[in-house]
Amino acid sequence: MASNPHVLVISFPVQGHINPMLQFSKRLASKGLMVTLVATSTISKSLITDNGPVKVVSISDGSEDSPKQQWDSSLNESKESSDNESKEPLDGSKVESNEPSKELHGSPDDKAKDRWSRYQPAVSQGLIELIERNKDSCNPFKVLVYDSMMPWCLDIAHQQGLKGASFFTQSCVVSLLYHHVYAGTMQLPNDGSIVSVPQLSVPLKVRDLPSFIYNTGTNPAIIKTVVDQFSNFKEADWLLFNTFDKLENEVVNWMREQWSIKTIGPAIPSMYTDKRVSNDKEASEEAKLPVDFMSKTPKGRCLIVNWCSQLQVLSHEAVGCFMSHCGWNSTLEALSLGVPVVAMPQWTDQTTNAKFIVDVWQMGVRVKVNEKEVATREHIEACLKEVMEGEKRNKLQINALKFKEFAKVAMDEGGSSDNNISDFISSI
Ligand SMILES: O=c1ccn([C@@H]2O[C@H](COP(=O)(O)OP(=O)(O)O[C@H]3O[C@H](CO)[C@@H](O)[C@H](O)[C@H]3O)[C@@H](O)[C@H]2O)c(=O)[nH]1
Repeated sequence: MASNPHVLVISFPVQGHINPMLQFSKRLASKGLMVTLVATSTISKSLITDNGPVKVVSISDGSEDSPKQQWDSSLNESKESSDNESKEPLDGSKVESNEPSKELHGSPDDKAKDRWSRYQPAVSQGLIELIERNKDSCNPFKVLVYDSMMPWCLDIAHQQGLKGASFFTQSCVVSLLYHHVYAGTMQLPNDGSIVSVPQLSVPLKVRDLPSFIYNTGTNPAIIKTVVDQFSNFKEADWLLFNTFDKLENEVVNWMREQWSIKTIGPAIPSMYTDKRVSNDKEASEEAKLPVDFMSKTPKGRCLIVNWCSQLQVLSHEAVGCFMSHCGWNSTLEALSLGVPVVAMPQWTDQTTNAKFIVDVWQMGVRVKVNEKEVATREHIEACLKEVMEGEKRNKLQINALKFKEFAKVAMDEGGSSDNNISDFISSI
């Protein structure tokens, strides 16, 4: 009897990518597939070992001599420098800035570049060895599901005789915008007015775009990574997006006419949506806070924990709103659990996610920043009051609950994402 197809999954080594790819792996396993998740050495120690039917194998990423969590710290350093950098949009137009330009010494981007230059060869070699070793097993890998930010994995898959599925961990809207940058079809207005994106009816200002598009400054390595997602995407056998149809209908429909995309989300543990995957409760991360954050925070007025399951907190009935940086997973989690958001985006796709939370899905408010781009305590307080006590609260709550229902239906039997996952499996 033929055994169930064996799928190999590899994610970019940061939490916001690992979580959805692990959840997708569990979903595939619940539908009978054999799934192996690759944990590269930087992240393998922080990944919980019991992932149910998903087998986790570790390969080297060339970081063994470097401190743990190098990717996260590298990205954080790059974020800090990006907060201070000069603004020069990818298309060559100008965006005005009030900030003085800073001369940067030993740019964090160099560190990211250096780490990335070691990462790719080491992971490529490890991946090839893993696939080759597995060829002699009773159930060799048939498909490599790889993070869209590592498009070079597709060449490895095809050279090794596997099919390749590119997994996008960000929204379809954000991916569409990066695709425009890749294809050279995005013009940024010089005066900060509306950006023309024919596929979107919602008007986007320059600052609603992912920050990497209008704020290129010192992160060329990271910017190259997000834009290069599209370097070979048409050669992938599948394009999987962690979103669901009703959330991004307009852009999903447009993309579907151009490319063979499959929406498979929200990729969060089943117990928070359709409850059909057993023992699927936990995702994991060590939260990081500034060193003096605890001592500066008044006692008895809040609870600070090193780490908690964000999903467990969000699903608690006492939670009235979620103040979030608007990472795509956090956005999907808030939507899927029906919790209104106080959006405080920092960089990357978070700015666009915040725009959609506030103006399209209308289930949150956004903290204003002052002329120095700082969110003040007064603005934060005003937003919290607006969501918790204001006239808007009912409307935000109703919209949030509407998307909670949509997310559940999408993942439940016969829902759009569930059907797409089944189609993916049957086409392997
Ligand atoms: O104490 C914690 C902290 C985090 N989480 C989880 O960790 C994940 C965080 O993901 P996300 O909200 O997407 O944030 P980032 O980790 O910052 O994600 C990165 O990757 C995302 C996907 O590409 C992008 O959307 C973000 O902008 C980028 O910062 C979520 O599943 C959270 O539930 C916890 O469970 N507990």
